Amino acid sequence: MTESSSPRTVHARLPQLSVPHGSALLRSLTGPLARWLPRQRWFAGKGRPLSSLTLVSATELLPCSGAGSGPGLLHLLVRARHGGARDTTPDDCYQLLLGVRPVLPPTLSPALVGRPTEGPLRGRVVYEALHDTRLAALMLERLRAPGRHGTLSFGRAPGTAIPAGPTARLLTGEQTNSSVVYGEAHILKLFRRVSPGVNPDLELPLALAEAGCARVPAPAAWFEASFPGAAVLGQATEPLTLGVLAPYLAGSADGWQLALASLTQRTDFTGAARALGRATAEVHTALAAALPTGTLGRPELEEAAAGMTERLAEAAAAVPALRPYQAGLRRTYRALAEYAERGGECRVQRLHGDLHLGQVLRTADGGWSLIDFEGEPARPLTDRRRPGPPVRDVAGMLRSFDYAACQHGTGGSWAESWSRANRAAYCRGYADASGIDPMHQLELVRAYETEKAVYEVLYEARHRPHWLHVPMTAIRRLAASTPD
Ligand SMILES: Nc1ncnc2c1ncn2[C@@H]1O[C@H](COP(=O)(O)OP(=O)(O)O)[C@@H](O)[C@H]1O
Ligand SMILES: O=P(O)(O)O[C@H]1O[C@H](CO)[C@@H](O[C@H]2O[C@H](CO)[C@@H](O)[C@H](O)[C@H]2O)[C@H](O)[C@H]1O
Repeated sequence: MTESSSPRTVHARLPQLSVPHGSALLRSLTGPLARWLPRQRWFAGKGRPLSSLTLVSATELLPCSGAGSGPGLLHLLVRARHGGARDTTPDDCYQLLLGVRPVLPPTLSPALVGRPTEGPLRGRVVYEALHDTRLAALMLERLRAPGRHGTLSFGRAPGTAIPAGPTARLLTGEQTNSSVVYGEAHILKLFRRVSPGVNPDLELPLALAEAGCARVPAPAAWFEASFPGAAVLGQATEPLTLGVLAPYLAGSADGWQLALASLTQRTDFTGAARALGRATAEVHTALAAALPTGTLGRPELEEAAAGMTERLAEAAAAVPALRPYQAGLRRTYRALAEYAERGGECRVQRLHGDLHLGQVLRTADGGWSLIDFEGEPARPLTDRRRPGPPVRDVAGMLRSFDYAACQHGTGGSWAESWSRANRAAYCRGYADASGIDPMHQLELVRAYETEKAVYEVLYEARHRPHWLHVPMTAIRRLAASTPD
């Protein structure tokens, strides 16, 4: 089993458009979208020139060419291709939900996408629909009433109540996707970069709900696109998950904010960290019981170590600051291969895949819930859906304690001992609930923590260069931690 990410082959066959005159529509939108898309936080192709946009599907959820002043609602899947002929990176497919009006009210001006100058939308204003409470409310109505609209189909979990007519509030924090809260009762997450296949952020919470695991909000409704008989991004027929509606945990606080508050106020966090370790282990146990598991033996672990080394080289090619530490980091990967040579094995199962303090919510009753099971957004969906070692999630959370201590800026020995104490408490909690102490799997923990820190270096260099020093601090520690 390998965790590496190989580029997908891209086929040009496009599915049938559900709006007539799709190419005219694209002519209307290409200019505005080509300017607007690269500026979005969730746009994955930053720094690479956009060479073409193609329409994968277009569905009018409300008529866009009516004479009235009410908004139209247009759902689009758009394929973005980058660079010139020699760019072998796979295309990306983005989900856009666009409002269309003759005139944009001033309150919606931050949502402006553009003003098409040709094609069927000429003279109209196109904007991000989820900013418009009327259109956000319409999406909830669609989710309440399962059924098909063009290529889109809306599904609902049996026996769940979704109240009608709540007020909609778009979340404005830094996100990989876009989320709307409805009346503090439900939250809709609209995935931005989508791929054929069920998104683990629907698949895993549904499996956990079915298994009776209450640590994860159970999906109440979802929607997807399907193109029977057609290929999208080179993969045929599998539906693409587009959005999930789940109960909103009102009054909860995320682990990152709580950790920073503990650092500021110099209060103990180890009780919370230990409970979080237990919650993680409970979710792992439920996932292992509900979905396929396996074991990595010597060849697979050696392959995993080789994949990590390869990704390190790729990251070092992109971020020069990593280069002086490459040799030291490679030693932690070699130690993993040596562990395999000595007969060491590793269980694999479905995982969270991108676990950190921002992905856990302390609810009003004091318990921890885990959210956002999408996995690392940069990995292809097929990789993210593959079973992996549970220690990967543990390593992600260990990195997060380190991140909070380092980013908080209190610096010095207090923050360092805060991180050490909470990392140990988290592992103790994990061992309490699973019987497996991550601290007794040092080769695995070090290798996966290094792998995560390398990922973070790349992530910060791309998205938040002023945070690059945070994972670099860990890189220096990890590079020095494994003797020759
Ligand atoms: N079920 C929920 N209850 C309360 N808040 C939530 C819930 N799901 C998500 N959130 C809030 O929305 C934010 C973004 O959600 P997340 O699933 O992490 O989206 P993304 O994949 O875009 O990062 C979270 O950090 C959290 O604050
Ligand atoms: O939450 P996302 O799925 O968008 O995950 C991505 O962004 C995260 C930052 O928002 C990033 O997490 C890194 O920063 C966190 C603090 O902001 C820290 O708690 C994490 O430990 C650190 O990895 C995550 O890596 C990225 O995939």
